[in-house]
Amino acid sequence: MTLEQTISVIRPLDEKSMTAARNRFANIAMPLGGLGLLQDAIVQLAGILGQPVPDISRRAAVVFCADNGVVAEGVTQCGQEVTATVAENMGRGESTVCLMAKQLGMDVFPVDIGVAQPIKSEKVLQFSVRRGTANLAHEPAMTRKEALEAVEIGIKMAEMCAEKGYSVLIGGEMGIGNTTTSAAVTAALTGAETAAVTGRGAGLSTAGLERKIAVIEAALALHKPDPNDSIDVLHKVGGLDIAGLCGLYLGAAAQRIPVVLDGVISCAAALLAVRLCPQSVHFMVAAHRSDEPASVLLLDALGKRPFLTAGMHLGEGTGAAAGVALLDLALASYREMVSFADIGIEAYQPQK
Ligand SMILES: Cc1cc2ncn([C@H]3O[C@H](COP(=O)(O)O)[C@@H](O)[C@H]3O)c2cc1C
Ligand SMILES: O=C(O)c1cccnc1
Repeated sequence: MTLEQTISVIRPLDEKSMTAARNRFANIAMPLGGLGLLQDAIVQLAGILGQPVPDISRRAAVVFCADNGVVAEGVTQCGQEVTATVAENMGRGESTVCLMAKQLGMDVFPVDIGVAQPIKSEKVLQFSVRRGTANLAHEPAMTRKEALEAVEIGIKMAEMCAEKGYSVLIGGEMGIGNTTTSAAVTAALTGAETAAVTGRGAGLSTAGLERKIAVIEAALALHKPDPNDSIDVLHKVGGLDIAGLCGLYLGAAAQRIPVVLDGVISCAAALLAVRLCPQSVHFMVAAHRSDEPASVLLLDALGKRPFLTAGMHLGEGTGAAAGVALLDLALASYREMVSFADIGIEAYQPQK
């Protein structure tokens, strides 16, 4: 489906299944609301999947790999050739998220949506829009048409996952320089000060961080992205990986598949998606709060409270994978716990 068609088919969550899930929680033998935010997430999953006891056993990670021309400005600790190396590593199932996914019985689909170098791995899906973006310090990162194309590749990935029968998705990314593009997107969408949303990414020096902030500030002043137009923001100061994630989230909402959010790159993409289609926010489960400074602001803008704050700042979908592991634990108890009636106790009411 096109972006427009995708947005037009996104519907609200199933209230009946959510009410059934809340009632079930009220009757199982545990302290009221004892599973906290995990309990809220289970109710949300019930509403998305239309199942009072949601089944998220069929899971996949879609990891968008792309390069960013802005790396030429010295805003990263390592060179852009690392993107291709890690993407190929992902094809072999050996990157961090792949190893976590193995534990979770989760399939991983790495996607080349715009890596600068040709990828030497048949396991990496080939959907390259262009071989890396332009340097946003001097010109728009990509054309509006390319941004739209990348969003629609993300939508296509969600459709592919729906056809394969997955019941939960995580989005991930690999792209040196993408904490720069994410910070730029965050500042553009929220109006926040650049310095407040820019961090060290994969390990930038203090001098490098100052340079990164200056580069983003100058790019925002040069391009003046329109905060009310996600595609304008994406093509001027975003990246192909962010565009793919944005499409994946919208596509998943259209297919009624829950998506578990990852760190700042993922959350920036999620905010772009929500600005395009406010209903899509209900299909997003916030898993963790990344240590990158933009994280708090993005989660607030999404109206989400993540259930995991572990100081992670890795990307690839790793925070989301950790979130799925916690959801598995919570779901195991929700599914199998005895009720108050089973053990002869009256269900209690909240204390006034
Ligand atoms: C070996 C390696 C593996 C990674 N896996 C994820 N990232 C993470 O770090 C990058 C973002 O940080 P920055 O904006 O500073 O480049 C992204 O590729 C992200 O996925 C990695 C980074 C490196 C170096
Ligand atoms: O928050 C993230 O996803 C993140 C942070 C640092 C580096 N890569 C990713």
